[in-house]
Amino acid sequence: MIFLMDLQMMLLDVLYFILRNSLRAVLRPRTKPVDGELVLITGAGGGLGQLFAQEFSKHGAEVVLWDTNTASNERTAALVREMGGKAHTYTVDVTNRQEVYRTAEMVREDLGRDVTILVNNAGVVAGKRMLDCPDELIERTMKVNCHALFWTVKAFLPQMKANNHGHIVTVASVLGLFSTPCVEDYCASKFAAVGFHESLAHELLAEEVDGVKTTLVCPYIVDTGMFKGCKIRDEVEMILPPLDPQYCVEQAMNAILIDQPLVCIPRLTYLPFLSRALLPWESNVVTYRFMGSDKCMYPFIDAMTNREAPLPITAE
Ligand SMILES: NC(=O)C1=CN([C@@H]2O[C@H](COP(=O)(O)OP(=O)(O)OC[C@H]3O[C@@H](n4cnc5c(N)ncnc54)[C@H](OP(=O)(O)O)[C@@H]3O)[C@@H](O)[C@H]2O)C=CC1
Ligand SMILES: CC1=C(/C=C/C(C)=C/C=C/C(C)=C/C=O)C(C)(C)CCC1
Repeated sequence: MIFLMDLQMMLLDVLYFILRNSLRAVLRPRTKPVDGELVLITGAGGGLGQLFAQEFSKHGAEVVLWDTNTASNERTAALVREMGGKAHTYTVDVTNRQEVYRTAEMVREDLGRDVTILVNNAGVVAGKRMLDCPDELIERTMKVNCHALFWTVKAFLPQMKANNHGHIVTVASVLGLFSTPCVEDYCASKFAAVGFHESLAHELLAEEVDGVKTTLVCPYIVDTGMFKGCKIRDEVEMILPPLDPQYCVEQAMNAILIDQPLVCIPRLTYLPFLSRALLPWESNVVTYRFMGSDKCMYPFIDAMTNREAPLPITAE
């Protein structure tokens, strides 16, 4: 009897959330205020990180900027300060867990308060065919895009849980939901990031920590230069062009401010995500071939190969 009542309740809840989320796609739900929040952004010197810092600052939040690249991190801080915002910079390699824990403690001491929103945005890609790629570059992608999520969340989640207030944002990728050829390191790390994020979100819900929210951000190609050269078939690219970084961050911010658990940007990319799950493997293969995504990374890899200096490899 109890089982049947639970089943009925669960089915009603399922219907309720389908309806609510369909309505949300049309009507704009109320956004939460983030003024006064302390937002930590990793990879804050990069294309999306810099825009996240500016957007959060526009909404009245104080930002803590982490990046390995001191110069670009300082540029982001200068932009935030020019807008009248408050920014604090730290040079941190997020793959180094001792450095992450140490700097997290330093942030707490320097600012005298806890980080309330964590945006895990730092990311890298090897940009080489797997068989030509030095093992260290593959490891680096896994460490930055996946392992670092554990270290930063372990550093900041305990206070969020203790205060029952916070938000964990993971900037993954559509390549964490479906894949393209020739970026095995990146896809593996982003699929792992999606798995990490979802498991964490379920854990918080199972423990009824309802004040700590989670948002998984999965963008398609963004024009920041990270995937410069990546190209699908012209006719398809007309309906699915690379995203403007500002548009991408605005969409991600909308999702964060309404506590949306997952956002794919643009919405059209929910389709390949669904087709991967629903269609036979071979059907997806012919679709990819038709749309030019089977070879979309070739020009990107050629461009990366022609770049002069290899990216630095950090050892822990
Ligand atoms: N651009 C795209 O097409 C897409 C990007 N994404 C994801 O969005 C996020 C941001 O990407 P985007 O802004 O384009 O990339 P960028 O390369 O412009 O920015 C990434 C930033 O992260 C920093 N970083 C790299 N490694 C570390 C590290 N170990 N510790 C701290 N900081 C580090 C980089 O520093 P440095 O300058 O020294 O390398 C850089 O400033 C990434 O997670 C990416 O995977 C998702 C979908 C599409
Ligand atoms: C696979 C696939 C596509 C191409 C996707 C591409 C090219 C994604 C690139 C994403 C990047 C570079 C993300 C970075 O994080 C289409 C044409 C959408 C539809 C068919 C399936």
